[in-house]
Amino acid sequence: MKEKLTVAGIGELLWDVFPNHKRLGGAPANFACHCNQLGAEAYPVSCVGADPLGAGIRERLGEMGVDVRYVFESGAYPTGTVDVVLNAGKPTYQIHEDVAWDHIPYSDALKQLAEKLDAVCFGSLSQRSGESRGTIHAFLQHMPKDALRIFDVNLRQAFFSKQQVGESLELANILKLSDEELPVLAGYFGLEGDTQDQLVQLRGLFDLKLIAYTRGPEGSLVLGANEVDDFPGCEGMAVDSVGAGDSFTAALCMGLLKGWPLSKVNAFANKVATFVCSQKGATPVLPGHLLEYGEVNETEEVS
Ligand SMILES: OC[C@H]1O[C@](O)(CO)[C@@H](O)[C@@H]1O
Repeated sequence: MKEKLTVAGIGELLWDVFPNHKRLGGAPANFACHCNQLGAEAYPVSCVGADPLGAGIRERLGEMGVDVRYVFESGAYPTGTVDVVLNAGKPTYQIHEDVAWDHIPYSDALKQLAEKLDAVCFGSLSQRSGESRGTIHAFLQHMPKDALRIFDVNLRQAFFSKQQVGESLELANILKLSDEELPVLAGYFGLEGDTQDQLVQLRGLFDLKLIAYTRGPEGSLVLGANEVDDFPGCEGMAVDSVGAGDSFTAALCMGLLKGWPLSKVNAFANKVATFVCSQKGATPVLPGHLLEYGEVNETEEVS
């Protein structure tokens, strides 16, 4: 294994604006922040405005030790913001349009980054605009064949369509989706039967290596090539579930890249996401026991 795993999250990077405060957000950026904490060289790839909110995002990422060299700046569009309201810890989002992350520019620098990646995470929201969609597709096409291309569906408001989800699934080799998202995909692609039947059909249709299906506090089902692992969930208080799914995807990605068995990857991803739910904001500092998870006896456990 390389000394440091290299990963990127490409797409929206924004401020989640709560009634009394704002926090860093955007699913792919949250993913990158968590992978960074979990030991990867992790890059958010996005665009902010040439405004104080954009400067604030770079500053916040810097404080978290995240490299901002692929956070581009737009002179023409403002930094993205999302109004978030929490109801019993569950968010609803009002996502503002035509902002800087709708205009992520493609460049040689991005091509070179893509070529050296071990994994990427992308979603559907930032593909609402043609410019960022084009950049994301080009980026994915330049990644090494065996790298992980994780599509975290992340359906938000009405910013998705069958065509876009289908194209993304064609470009991905790993899918992460939630129990709220599966029915939408089942409708799009005519999936039938129980949950596992539907996931198996989806995997076959798009030739996916692995699907992670999350059920909030009820844990998750991970369907690998020859193996299924069902984790029942962890006990924990849900203070704010914003970004929990993004942290799940980051932990999943890191576990897979380290070659852990599926059951260990699934348990780890649940523990990280449960911790994130117990804290405010999408990118809290992870405690030591999660950062060191899997270091002990790792050689014994990896088959
Ligand atoms: O990415 C869209 C929205 O989803 C989140 O990433 C949480 O998953 C928020 O931080 C953001 O506002």
